[in-house]
Amino acid sequence: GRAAAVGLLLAARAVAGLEPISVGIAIAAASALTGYLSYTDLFCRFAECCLEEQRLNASALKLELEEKLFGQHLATEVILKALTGFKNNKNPKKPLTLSLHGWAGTGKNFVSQIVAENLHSKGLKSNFVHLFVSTLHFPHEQQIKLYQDQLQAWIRGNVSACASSVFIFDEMDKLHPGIIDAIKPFLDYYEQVDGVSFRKAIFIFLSNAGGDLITKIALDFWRAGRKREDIQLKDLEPVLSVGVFNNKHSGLWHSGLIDRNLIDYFIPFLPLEYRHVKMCVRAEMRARGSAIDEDVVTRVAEEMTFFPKSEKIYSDKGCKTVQSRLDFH
Ligand SMILES: Nc1ncnc2c1ncn2[C@@H]1O[C@H](COP(=O)(O)OP(=O)(O)OP(=O)(O)O)[C@@H](O)[C@H]1O
Repeated sequence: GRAAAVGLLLAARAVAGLEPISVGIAIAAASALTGYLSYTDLFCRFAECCLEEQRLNASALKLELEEKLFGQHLATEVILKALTGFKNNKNPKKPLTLSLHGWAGTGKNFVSQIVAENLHSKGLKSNFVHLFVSTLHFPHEQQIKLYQDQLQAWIRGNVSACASSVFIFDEMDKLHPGIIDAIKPFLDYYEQVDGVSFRKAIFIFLSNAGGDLITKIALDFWRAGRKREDIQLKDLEPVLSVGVFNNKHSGLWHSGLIDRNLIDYFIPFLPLEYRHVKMCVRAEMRARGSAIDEDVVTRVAEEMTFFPKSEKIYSDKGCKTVQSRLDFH
């Protein structure tokens, strides 16, 4: 009892001081003393561990997406399929690469966060999840060479420390093709690159590329009186392939990622309607612990701007400004 408590205290102090050796000793001591927790169990309770063989809880992910992600039946379906397939495969031939496309504020970052949390419980705060934002991390065109070297070293270092590392690239359409070139070798079907295998890593690319085309198709459905939920992947694929995949101005095309088949799944995000914005407002109220006031919900949703001019169906910014708007009500 007491000795174990001292051991635990020591372990906690060592972890706080970030001294790996004393953490190890203290935890080994604590686990020997307590006798019922394994070293790994205890260690991983204090320090984050990369659990490579950890299975994905597919039903939990499904539930979370269905509950929290509004109006994105296609994204939900494809993400579930991609992740369960990949995580169930003991021997993937290449890392998983997902490319998320859609209008602003439709949930691309939001989904990436959910996916990250389901793979490493600390989500974006995990040491094994890395988020890059083009304009933030790679702002200067003159520095591309430096960024390339740093990024490659960073990816290599992190994947050798944790094979199931997750890398998210936001604003992919603003990413210099040179940077995409730098990550390309990691996405390919190599057994190893410089002694490191990248086959268990996951790369997620976010972009607005194709958002206008996805919106057009959704609008065509709406105008034809068809249900949004009836839109299928095959309705979007041909249009996206012309607009994004064969668009010579798009960074994705320039980099040859597409014609080399390095992207496993293209995931479309549909523009959000008035009713989805309302759902976002309610979700935000719930998250803040306040009671749902339908008058406020309506007022916040009505403050948003909708397009196209004639029908005003889709929110310009998706659910993006909902949180800050709610502060004013
Ligand atoms: N489909 C959705 N379901 C539930 N919440 C959403 C959805 N879309 C957006 N939100 C809410 O709005 C916020 C902003 O969305 P998010 O950052 O995911 O947009 P995005 O698609 O990445 O936009 P951008 O292309 O501008 O980066 C999210 O944090 C989330 O709270």
